[in-house]
Amino acid sequence: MLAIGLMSGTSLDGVDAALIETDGERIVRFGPTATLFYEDALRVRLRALLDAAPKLAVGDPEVARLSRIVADRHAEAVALLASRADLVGFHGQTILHDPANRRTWQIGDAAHLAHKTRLPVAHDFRSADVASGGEGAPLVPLFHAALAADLPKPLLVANIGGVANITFLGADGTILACDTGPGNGPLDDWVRSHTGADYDKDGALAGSGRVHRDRLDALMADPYFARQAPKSLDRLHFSARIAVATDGLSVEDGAATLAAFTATAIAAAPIPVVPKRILVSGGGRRNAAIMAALRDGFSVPVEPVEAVGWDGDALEAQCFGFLAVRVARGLPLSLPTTTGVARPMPGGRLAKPAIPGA
Ligand SMILES: Nc1ncnc2c1ncn2[C@@H]1O[C@H](COP(=O)(O)OP(=O)(O)OP(=O)(O)O)[C@@H](O)[C@H]1O
Ligand SMILES: CC(=O)N[C@H]1[C@@H]2OC[C@@H](O2)[C@@H](O)[C@@H]1O[C@H](C)C(=O)O
Repeated sequence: MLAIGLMSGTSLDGVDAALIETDGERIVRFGPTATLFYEDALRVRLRALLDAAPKLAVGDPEVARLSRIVADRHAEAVALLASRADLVGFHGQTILHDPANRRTWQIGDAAHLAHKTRLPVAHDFRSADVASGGEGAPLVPLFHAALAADLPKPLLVANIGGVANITFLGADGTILACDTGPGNGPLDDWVRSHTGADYDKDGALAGSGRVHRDRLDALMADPYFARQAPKSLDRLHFSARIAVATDGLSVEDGAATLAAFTATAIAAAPIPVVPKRILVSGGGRRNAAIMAALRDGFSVPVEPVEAVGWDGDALEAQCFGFLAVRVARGLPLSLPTTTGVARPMPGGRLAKPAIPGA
C-alpha cells in the first residue's frame, strides 16, 4: 500500500509528512517528504493546551477548535506531498501522556482530515495499548526493526525530539525500547525564555557554556531513571526539577547543562549489551553539544541516521505511514518489550471519508 504518514511531535514545531510504500512488515520504498511549520500563534495556543491538559475536559471548546485547525494543517501537509496514496496515518498532537492513570491524549480531528484528503485516516494509535496497561509509547520500535532488517546487530537507535527515546535491536531479534528522558524540549523552553529564539541552533549556546555537574546530578536523581524499561514520559515530566536545577545559571551554562542532561539520560538507558553503533534521528542530531556529550557517554560510534541512508527528519512521519498500514491489517503496533503491554497489541482506528451523495 501507499501510505502518507504524518507526525507532529512534542516540540510543537509543525507537521512532518512522508510517503511510504509498505505492507506494514517490509518497506518497499520511500517517497517524497515535506514539513509544514506551525505559525507562531498556533504554537502558542497548542503550548497553552499542553500546559493546561491535566485539568481539561474532553469536550473543552478550545480542544475542539484546535483539533480542527490541527487537522487543517495536516491536510495542507498532505497536499504538499502531491502524491497518490491509499491511506493516511495521522498521529495527532500529544497534549498529555499519563499511562499510569491510563490516559494518553492526541488531539486532531481525523474525520475532518479524511473528509479533506478523501482518504481513510488511521489515527488514535496509542489508546488501545494504554487501555491494556501498556505505556502507549514509544511506537517507533517495530518500524526501526523493519528499517534495520539488514543492518548488523546489536544496534541502538536514539530519537532526540522534544522527548528522547531509544530502540535496542539485539542480534537474536530482541526489540527493547523506552523513552530515555528529555530531548530538546527543556532546552527549547530555556532558550526561548532567555533569548526569544526557538531553539539552540547547532547547539552553539550549549557549546559555549559549562556543564554544572551538581545540577546534572540533581536532574539525574529523578525517580524515572531508576524505573525498569519499558517506560515513557510526558513532555512536561521534568519541568519542576529543571526549574530548580537551572535557577541562577547563565543562559550558556543552563543550555550546556540541559544538553548534557539529554545525553546523560540516553547513556543511562537500560540496555542489555553494548551495541555496535548508535544511530541518532530527530532534531537533536543537529545539536553539536548533545552529539559530543553522547560520544563521551558511549564507547562506540554515534552517528546521525543518514550514515545508513535513513532520513532523520522524516523517520517518525514514515513510521506513522508504516503503522497506518498495520492498523488497516490489524497487526500489532507494540510488544511487551516495547511498551510493557501484556501481549503484542493491535490498535488505532480508521476514519473513512464520507461517500459523496451517500
Ligand atoms: N539545527 C539545529 N540545531 C539544534 N537543534 C535543532 C536544530 N534543528 C532542530 N533542532 C531541534 O530539534 C527540535 C525538533 O525535533 P523533532 O522534529 O525531531 O521533534 P519532534 O518530532 O517534535 O518531537 P518528538 O520526537 O518528541 O515527538 C527543535 O525543537 C530543536 O530543538
Ligand atoms: C506520547 C507521545 O506522543 N510520545 C512521543 C514523544 O516523542 C518522542 C517520545 O515521546 C516517544 O515516546 C513518542 O513518539 C514517538 C514517535 C514514538 O511513539 O515512538
